[in-house]
Amino acid sequence: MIRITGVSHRIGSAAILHDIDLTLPRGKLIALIGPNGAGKSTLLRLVARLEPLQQGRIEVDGLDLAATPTERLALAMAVMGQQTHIASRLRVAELVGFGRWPHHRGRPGAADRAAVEAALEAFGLAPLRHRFLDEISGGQAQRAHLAMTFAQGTDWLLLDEPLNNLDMAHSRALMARLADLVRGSGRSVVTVVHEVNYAAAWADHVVAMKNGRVVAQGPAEAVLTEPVLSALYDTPVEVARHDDRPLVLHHHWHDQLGTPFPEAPDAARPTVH
Ligand SMILES: Nc1ncnc2c1ncn2[C@@H]1O[C@H](COP(=O)(O)OP(=O)(O)OP(=O)(O)O)[C@@H](O)[C@H]1O
Repeated sequence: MIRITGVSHRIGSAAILHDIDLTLPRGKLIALIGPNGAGKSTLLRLVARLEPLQQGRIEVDGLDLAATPTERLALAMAVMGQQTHIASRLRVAELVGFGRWPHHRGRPGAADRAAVEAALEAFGLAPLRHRFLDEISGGQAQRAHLAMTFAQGTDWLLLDEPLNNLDMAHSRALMARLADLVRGSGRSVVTVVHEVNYAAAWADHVVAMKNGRVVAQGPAEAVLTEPVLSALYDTPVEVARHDDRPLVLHHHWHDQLGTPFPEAPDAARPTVH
C-alpha cells in the first residue's frame, strides 16, 4: 500500500496541500479525481518523488520515500507525468526501451527486449517503432510514454492524466488494459482522471480532492454519487447506472420538473471530510 501521512505542500507562499492522510490500497485501480487546481498532480508528483517532500511522510509498500535509493524505487514504481519533454530525435522503440533501464542499467538482455516488444504490441505501436517522436501524433506520443511506463514492469504505476490526447477507443482500451493489469496480475495503479466516467466504468477505488484536501475516498460506488460529485465540481450531476456501474450525466440545463438548475441544492451536499 501507499501510506501518506501528514503531507502538506507549499509553493512560495501558497498552501497547495493541507495535511493529507491517505492510504492507497494495493491491487486496485485507483482514480484520483477533482476539479482543476485541486492538488491531484502535486500529490501524485510527491508520491512519485518528482517533487521534494516538504512535510509529512510517504511510504510505498513499506519503503520510506525519504530514505529509499532511486534505483530501488524505480523497481517498485513507474511514473508517467503530465508534461514529458523528451528529445524528439528519439525513436519510439528507444523511448519504450528506457523503461527497462532500472533492470539492466545499460546492458539489455532477452527479458528486456521481450518486455519492450510486449509494450509496443500492447499499445499498438509496433508499426511506429522506428519513427522519431516528432514524426508521430500527440496521441501516439502519449501511448509511447505509457508503453515506456508499462515496460518498467513495476508493481505500482502512477499516471497523471494518461487519457490526455487519446481518442475514445484508445482511452477505453487503456482503462481496460489498466484494469487487466490490476485484476490479472495484481498490480496497483494510481491515475489522475478528468473524465469522471472513465473512473466510473473502471476504477475500484476513488480519491476525490478539492482545494488541496481529500474530500471523499473509498470504493468507486461509494464516492461516485450525486451528492459527492455535485459538491466536488460545484455542478449538479445525475448518476445513472450502465452495465451495473455508475454513469455520470451532467449536460442538462433543467431538472426533471423543468426548473433551471441554479447550482447544487444544499440538501444534495454531502457530509464529507
Ligand atoms: N509552479 C507553481 N507555482 C505556483 N502554484 C502552482 C504551481 N504548480 C501548481 N500550482 C498551484 O497548485 C494548485 C494545485 O495544482 P495541481 O496541478 O496539483 O492541481 P490538479 O488538481 O492536478 O489540477 P488540474 O486538474 O488542473 O491538472 C493549483 O492551485 C495550482 O495553481
